This record gives sequence, C-alpha cells and structure tokens, in this order.
Amino acid sequence: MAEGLVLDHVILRRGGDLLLTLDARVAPGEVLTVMGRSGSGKSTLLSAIIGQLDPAFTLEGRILLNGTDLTRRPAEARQVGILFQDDLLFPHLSVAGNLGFGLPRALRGAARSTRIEAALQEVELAGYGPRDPATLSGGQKARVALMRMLLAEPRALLLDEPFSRLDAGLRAQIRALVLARAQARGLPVLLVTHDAEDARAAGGRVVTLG
Ligand SMILES: Nc1ncnc2c1ncn2[C@@H]1O[C@H](COP(=O)(O)OP(=O)(O)OP(=O)(O)O)[C@@H](O)[C@H]1O
Repeated sequence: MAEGLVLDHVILRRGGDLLLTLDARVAPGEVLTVMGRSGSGKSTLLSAIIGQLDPAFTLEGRILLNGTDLTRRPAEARQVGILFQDDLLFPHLSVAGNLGFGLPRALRGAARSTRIEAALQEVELAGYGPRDPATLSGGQKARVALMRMLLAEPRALLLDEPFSRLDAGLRAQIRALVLARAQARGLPVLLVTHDAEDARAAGGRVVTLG
C-alpha cells in the first residue's frame, strides 16, 4: 500500500478537450509544487482531489490517499485540507469560534477548549481565542486559517496560492510556518503557485502543467 497522495494516471478533460494528465505520488511529509501557465488546470486539479470538480470536467484515473481510493468518495469523506489565497475567517465568530469550526462536533467542553488553546499556542497566538477576527493582522489571520484547517485532521494538504496576497516578508514567514506544521504532521502537500520563490522554498519536486 502506497502511503501519501497518489495521482494514478489522472486525466482531466473539458468537453472533448484534454486539459491535463498527471501521474505522481507525494509521500508523507513531502511537498510537490505544481506550476503552469494561467488556465493550465492547476485549480481544477485541486478541485478534483477534494471532490468538488465542476461537472464541466471529467476525471479519468484514480486519486488515492494512504492506499484508499478517494475517486468516488464525497468531498466530506476525503479528509483532504485546502488553503486558498482568500481564506476568510468567519466574521461573526471569535478566533476560538473559527478554530472550533474545524473540530469534530462530538468533541465538547474542556477537551474542545484544550484543543483550541493548543492550536493557538502552536502558531504563537496564545490567549487570542476571544478576539474578533477583524482585529487581527494579515499574518495572524493566516495563522488562524491554517490551524482551523489542521484541527479538522486532514490526511493531506493542498495549497492554492495561499501566500500570494501577503507582502514579501510575511509571505516567507507564513510559507515556512505552513510547511513546517504540515511536515510535523507528516502530511503530503501539493502546492500550487506561480511563484518560483515559493517553489524553491518548498524544496521538493516541481511539476509544470500545460
Ligand atoms: N466551471 C468551469 N467550466 C468550464 N471551464 C472552466 C471552469 N472553470 C475553469 N474552466 C476553464 O478550465 C481551464 C483551467 O482552469 P483552472 O482555473 O484550473 O486553471 P489554473 O491553472 O488554475 O489558472 P490560474 O493560474 O489562472 O489560476 C481554463 O481554461 C478555465 O477557463
């Protein structure tokens, strides 16, 4: 059984037109960077992996995670986390409320608060639970969005240009944090980016679509 994320002869078509083909394995703790011109299908590939492919596209091949075939599973059963460029926090919830959103519903009371506080500590935001997200800096919001996603205990992580709205210094800092937290959990990571510096910093293999 192959651990990690396996894209087994994946072919995406729109109508009769071939969009992309990809055959790749991302091992636990490894980062595979996906680059390619605008329109080459990077975001569509991520949609297929999370189970939210637009019906305009068809998928051939298989998507496996830790040996389990996800191809026909509904999105909510896939345990694949994704971070986008505009990962907005829910404005009507506190920081703790936002983090709680990623937790299983069955987890209640003190166990719940303990998990939330540990998540805040992991990204150096101890004590920020009661804060209104609107009062956070861009980097703090990005850290809360990261932990909200990780608290759902994904088995793989997809990154769709999540750093591109951050200014250069912050971008490097958040990128390093996201990759470190993913690696600490042994998650396979697929990083979609236009930025050569992101690819270099990720340090793994690069595939170019189109
Ligand atoms: N819902 C849809 N219906 C039909 N065509 C679509 C749909 N979504 C995207 N496309 C088309 O599919 C192709 C791939 O789009 P996709 O967004 O995956 O590209 P991308 O590589 O992520 O681009 P970018 O780098 O600009 O974000 C493009 O030609 C796009 O116009």
